[in-house]
This record gives sequence, structure tokens and C-alpha cells, in this order.
Amino acid sequence: MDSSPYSTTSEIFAVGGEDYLKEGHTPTTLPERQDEILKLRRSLKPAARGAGAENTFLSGKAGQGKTAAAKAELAELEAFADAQNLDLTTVFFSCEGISSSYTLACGLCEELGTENPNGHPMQKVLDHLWDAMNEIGGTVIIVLDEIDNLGTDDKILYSLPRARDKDYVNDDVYPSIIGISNDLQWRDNLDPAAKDSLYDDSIFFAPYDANELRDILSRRASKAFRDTSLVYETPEGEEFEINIDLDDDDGSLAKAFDEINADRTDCTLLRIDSEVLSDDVIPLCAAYAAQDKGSARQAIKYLRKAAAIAESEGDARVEEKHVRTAQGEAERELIIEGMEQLTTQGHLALAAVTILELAGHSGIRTRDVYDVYKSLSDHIDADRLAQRRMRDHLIELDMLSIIYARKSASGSVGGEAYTFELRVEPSTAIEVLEAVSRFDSIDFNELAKNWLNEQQTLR
Ligand SMILES: Nc1ncnc2c1ncn2[C@@H]1O[C@H](COP(=O)(O)OP(=O)(O)OP(=O)(O)O)[C@@H](O)[C@H]1O
Repeated sequence: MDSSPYSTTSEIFAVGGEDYLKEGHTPTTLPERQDEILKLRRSLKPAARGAGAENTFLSGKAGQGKTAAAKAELAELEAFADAQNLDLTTVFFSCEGISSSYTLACGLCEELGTENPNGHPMQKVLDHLWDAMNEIGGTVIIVLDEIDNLGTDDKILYSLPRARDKDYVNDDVYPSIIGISNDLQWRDNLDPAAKDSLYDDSIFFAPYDANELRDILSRRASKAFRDTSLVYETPEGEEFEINIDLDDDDGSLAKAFDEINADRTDCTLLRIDSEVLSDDVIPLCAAYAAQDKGSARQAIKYLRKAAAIAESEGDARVEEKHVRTAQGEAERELIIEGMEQLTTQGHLALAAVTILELAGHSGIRTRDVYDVYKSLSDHIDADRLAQRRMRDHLIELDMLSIIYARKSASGSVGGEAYTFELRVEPSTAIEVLEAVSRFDSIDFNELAKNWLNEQQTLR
């Protein structure tokens, strides 16, 4: 068994620590979001008094802790409701893949513990939903994560918050919605009536800066890694160290503060001391993520990947070089994801550039891409766009960081001239394109060879 590449132990990760760097882990406190959480608390307070919470909209880009903040604060409210015997129900519902009020209403019925009324007319489905709420009674807070998936089909967003006023539900039922969205424009495009009824309060989550990301990563790292502790300072200037032992507790920092009788909100995180992370690892992960989108998810991903790379290379410490490799890999994954989501025309433009690169062509111009694009679009029987419109797709590929589009110095009459270059290896682009069913019959190497032969014949 000694020769196995697998091991039951790790020199880097604490036992059970890796979970703290995974998406599934929900933090109980988010000090960087104290202001946003206080605003949310204000919206939820009426629920603690047995009435309805305010309808609230949480917005901000991906990875800003909107979902985590909502979960943490609702858990707090639920604990209070339990202790006070309040009639309160919270439902957390992800709208991923849900593009209509109808599907959402069906999903909510199921979530509220009744049968899914799928197949019935919309009115019947809504009646089902009101019945389900009447059955439950009391305050019902429905959190709709990724609410923008609904697009403009906002019927339910109009009806649900008004269900009480309109007597759809009994007098003892107080429904409200907390909507969460990454799409800052979505709300503006809603019907004004739905917009008005949905949002009493709106809370914006601005991107994290490098210091905030460093603190978030440090807290996660103190649980995820071996021999890693946090050093805090009290308002009186006294330093103290916190060691989380996952064998002994649930990884919550609150317990550690309780034990030394300190109020966490008064203390400042000074640094992290670690035997397995070199000093620059966390600042570098934080800086990379802050430069890009300021996303905590992205920062955590860099740290997780860097540690996994160090581990797989047999290193006992995570170093700057591992973070750099992790960042490169993560960026490549993002590019691949962007490629997969392109339209057919985007795929055609990408395929044309790929074939030219495969043939060793450098300084690829729009005209060259268009020649290959034309034969490819005929080959897969797709609409053939005019050269200018195809160029727009190339520029979009540049905006998605899939290719580089450089304005060429030569310029041209009647518009700007560009040269194009892939940002990934041609083999990576081919792998993505070959998985697109319309491109099944395309042999990229063969086409590249043909193109090369043609050029040689023309010379
Ligand atoms: N202040 C924070 N402290 C600790 N972890 C955080 C913090 N903010 C975000 N995270 C973590 O970052 C990841 C992304 O956060 P979250 O899912 O809440 O983002 P979001 O704003 O809802 O974005 P999305 O809409 O893309 O899900 C999660 O793993 C979350 O636990």
C-alpha cells in the first residue's frame, strides 16, 4: 500500500479542515458585512415581533457574501423564534434554472411541504401556494436566491408580497420575500408594480477590498490548515492567539472568544501565524481576487487550489509559487467556462481563430478569420454573417478574455484593423469545441493542414 499516490493524512490540511475552504461551508459571522447585516436585521425585526418582515432586495456582484449573510442572519432569527416559541418559517430557495413564476410557485409549494401542483393552470398553482401558507400560518420568510433567473416573468413577485393585503392568505399569515441577485440591472427592468411591492428595503454589497479578503481568508485558513492560528488585539492593545481545534469544537471562532471573555466585535485581527502557509500566501490570494472582482469565493478558491497543488507536489508548506500556479489554473478554467457558454456564432469565430493558430499563422487578421469562418459555417450549416458582424463576435471573445484582439498599427480605410490571438492553447479550445454537438464533424487538424496547403499553393 506504500506505493499508493493516496494518503489518509495531510501535512498541510487539518483533519476535516478542507471543508472550510469549500462552497458548502457557511460562516456564522461575517464581520466584513456588519453594516449590511445590520440593515437586514432591521428588515427582519418585525418578524421577531410576530408580524411580517420587510420585503428586501440584496444585490451585488458574485461572491460578495449576500447568500452567506442572509443565511447567517436568518439562522439568528430562527434561533430567537425557537427560543420564544414564535410561529416563524423560513424557506431558502435557489432560483437557478427557474425562469418562470409558474415553476417557482410549484417549487415553493413543494418546499412548503405540499404536493407539487405542476400541470395545473397558474391560478390553481397560486391557490395551492396560498393554501400551503395558510396551513403553516404565522410569519413566512421566503429567500429567493438568484432571483434574476425569473427574467421579466414577475407575476409571483407581484402577488406574493401582496398576498396578505389581497386576502389571498389568512389574517394570521405574514409572507415576505428576500430577493438576492448578482444582476444589478434586473430589478430596474421589472414591471414598476412588482418593483414597488417587492422591495421595501434594498441592500447593496460592494466588492471586497484586499484587506477584507485577507481577513476572510485568514479566518478560513485558521480552521483549514494544520498549525495555524489567528492573532487578535483587544481595544486595550493586548494581543492574544486563537487556535481552533476541530477535534474539540465545531470550528466556530465565537467559542474561542467566549472562553477568554472577549467581545469579538471590539477586537482586531492582526495576523495569522502558520507553520504551513508562507507569509505571502494569503496576501497574494487576496490581492489577485481584489484586482479581479473582489469576490470572496474567488479568493477562497485560489487558497484551496494553491494548498492542493502544494500537497500534490509533496511540499510541506504552501508558497507563493503555488498561488501563482493556482491563479493561472483558475483563470484557464474561467476561460473554458466562457468558451462553453458561447453562441454558435461565437463558437464559429473561435473555431476559425483556432484553426489559423493550429496552422501556425501569426498576426491573424479579420480577413483571414473570415475566410475560415465562411467555410466552417457552410460546413455546419449555420447562418453566415457579414465580415463586420463576425468581427463583432471576435471583439466579444476578447472582452470575455478568450482571445486577444489587438488594434494593428497599420490601420485601414473604413474601420480599425485588428490582429487576433488565442489566450489558451489551441488544444484547449478544440477540446471545448469538440464537445459542442454542431462541431462533431469538424476535424480541426485536417482543416488547419488544408489551410496551410492552400496558402502554399497561392504563393
Ligand atoms: N465575509 C465573509 N466571511 C467569510 N466567508 C465569506 C464572506 N463573504 C463571502 N464568503 C464566502 O464566499 C463564498 C461566496 O459567498 P456567497 O455565496 O454568500 O456570495 P454571493 O454574494 O451570494 O454570490 P453568488 O450570488 O455568486 O452566490 C461563500 O463560500 C461564502 O461563505
